[in-house]
This record gives sequence, structure tokens and C-alpha cells, in this order.
Amino acid sequence: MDQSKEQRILNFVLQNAVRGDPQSVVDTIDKYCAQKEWAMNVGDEKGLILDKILEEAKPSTSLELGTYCGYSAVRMARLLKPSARLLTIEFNPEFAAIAKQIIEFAGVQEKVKILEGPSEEIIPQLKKKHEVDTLDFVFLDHWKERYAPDTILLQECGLLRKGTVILADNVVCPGAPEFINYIRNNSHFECTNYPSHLEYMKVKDAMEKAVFLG
Ligand SMILES: O=C(NCCO)c1cc(-c2ccc(F)cc2)cc(O)c1O
Ligand SMILES: [Mg+2]
Repeated sequence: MDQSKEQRILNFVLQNAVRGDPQSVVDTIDKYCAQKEWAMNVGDEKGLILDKILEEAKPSTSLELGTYCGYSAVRMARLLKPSARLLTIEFNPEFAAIAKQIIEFAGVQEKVKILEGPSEEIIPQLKKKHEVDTLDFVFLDHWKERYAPDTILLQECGLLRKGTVILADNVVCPGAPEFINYIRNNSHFECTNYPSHLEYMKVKDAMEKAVFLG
């Protein structure tokens, strides 16, 4: 059976990155995806925006929607304090299996827990099954048409608190118009747009930060 692109990314990491060094894993994936095969990691340019907003938030409990190969999970985990935790939800079992191996190779597996399944099923389980109180930071990077309904679901499940930072990838390309319309017209959120470019391309993209006001 032919290898998947995600399997080729994993193999390139295993052969070229330094085990236990999350920065080297991030740099190696960026090198592969910039030079050999494009892939939908948040990438180095938008990754620096993610780094800055995450460091400002100093989260204890973070949630990522859309693990993919684990690039942003490793990128975030490398900046979290030792006691902080990142839960990351991935619907695609093949992606989840690749991400698990990349997260373990990077040595951040103690901080990161991959939850496999649909976000609309897992989000209502976070409090009771995954011992979450409220979320300090949320990174939206999954199916773009799920950004708005899942943001509403997080509120309904009592998972947001005054000051929770939500950061959304791809609000220009591919775009998340329902989310942007919802969040910018909602007085319970303070929004900021961060123009950037699609990962590894010259195409315009942007990230949107939305702070929950309670
Ligand atoms: O769908 C995405 N993520 C969820 C996967 O379960 C996604 C897609 C793209 C993209 C794709 C195709 C194109 F032509 C342009 C952009 C980029 C991203 O950063 C993404 O996160
Ligand atoms: Mg993305």
C-alpha cells in the first residue's frame, strides 16, 4: 500500500529531527512541507503569532481542535509550563496515529493528550471524563464550518471563563465566514485580527483572536 503524505512527514521527522527536542521537530516539519510536500500545519509564520498569543495567555489548560500531524500540539507544548496540559481533538484516526508518534518523538507526551473522535461528541465530555474545569486557551484549526458551532458548544458546556483566549487559524484561507460573523457581532467576545499568509505559501491568510468577556 502506498504511504500517505502524513506517513512521509512522520518518517522525515524520525530520520531528521532530534528525539526529545520539540523545536527541532517543528523546524523539520516546516522544512519538509516548505521544500517537498505542502501540508496543512499552521506553519512557521502563523506559528510565531500562535507562540506570542499563547505565551501571553500562560494557560494551564488548553484545547486544540484539529490535531492533524501534531505540529501545533508540539509547538504549543514546547511553550507550556511543566504542570500545564493540552487536550487536542482529532476526528481522523490516521492523522491521530501519526500525531501520537510525532508528539512522543518530540518528548511532550506528558503535556499532551490526543482525544480521537468528533469534536461535537468530545467537547461535552471534557468536564466529567477529562477533568477539565474551564479552558484558558482554545486553538481552532479543524473543519472551518465547525468553528462557530463548536465555539457555541464550548459556551453551552460552561468551558469558557472570563478571559479565555480563543485563536482561530485560516479565517481568510480557506476561510471561516460563519465564525467571523458570529464572533465579531457578539458582545461577549473581544476580537483581534492577525493578517498573515497560508502556511508555506504567498497566499493571504489570517488568524482571529477572540477573548471571552464572560
Ligand atoms: O481543513 C483544514 N484543517 C482541518 C483538517 O481537518 C485546513 C485546510 C487548509 C487548506 C487546504 C487547502 C487549501 F488549498 C488551502 C488551505 C489550511 C489549513 O491551515 C487547515 O487547517
Ligand atoms: Mg489550519
